Amino acid sequence: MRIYVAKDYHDMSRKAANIVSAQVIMKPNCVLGLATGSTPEGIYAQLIDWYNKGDIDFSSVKSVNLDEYKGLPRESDQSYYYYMNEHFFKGINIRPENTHIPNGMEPDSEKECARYNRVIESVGGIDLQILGIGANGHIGFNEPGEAFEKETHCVALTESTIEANSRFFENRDDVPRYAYSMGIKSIMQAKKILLVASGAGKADAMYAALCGPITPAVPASILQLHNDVTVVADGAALSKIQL
Ligand SMILES: N[C@@H]1[C@@H](O)[C@H](O)[C@@H](COP(=O)(O)O)O[C@@H]1O
Repeated sequence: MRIYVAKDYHDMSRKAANIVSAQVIMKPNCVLGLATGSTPEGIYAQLIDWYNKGDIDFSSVKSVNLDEYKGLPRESDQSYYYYMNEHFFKGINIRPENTHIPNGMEPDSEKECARYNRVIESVGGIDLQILGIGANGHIGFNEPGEAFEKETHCVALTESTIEANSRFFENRDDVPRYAYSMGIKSIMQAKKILLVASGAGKADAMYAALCGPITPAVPASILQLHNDVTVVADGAALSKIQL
């Protein structure tokens, strides 16, 4: 595991965007595993900037997203479908048919999870997976639990995640209670993983994930078993870790 300490959020975003950019340059038809949340917004903004300068081409790139709220229509400004278009896809030349996100409006969880598993398989696996981390150690929407969920599954969001994500919604009651999430096995099968984190609010989660026991109680701790993880985080997020 390589850990890069960034000066601040902007520096973290640039360093992480450089890693994504290198992946796309070295393998123009790569599969990117994409994440949402506020942390990767700066990475996407930087990549759009480099795309506009002609430095990077996404025309052959494919993407699979980690997760989506269940029950939110695509047009909702809180759906991850909306987020990805707003923060990334509309600013670059990725082909819409090459982008994949779980369908939050499919009420039949079994059907949607099976479909998304087939999508992940059909793109041929993930070359580089971008991950944020929840304050409770979740990755994607793999919430702390008693076992690692292997494949795409429907998750009952924990109270702490509902609380953390309520900042994006008008009312706490508007936060969906369920989500579809890529499973731990699919994430762990990515060839490379790029974990990004910023701010003191992530310090405990980062310590538990990178230095604590490997346990489904801290889903991100499984990353200790992956052989190609790069962490880019600011000093505040890494403050509990002795480097
Ligand atoms: N499902 C997402 C995660 O993929 C994300 O990593 C996490 C942290 O979000 P943020 O970067 O906004 O702190 O929250 C959400 O619940």
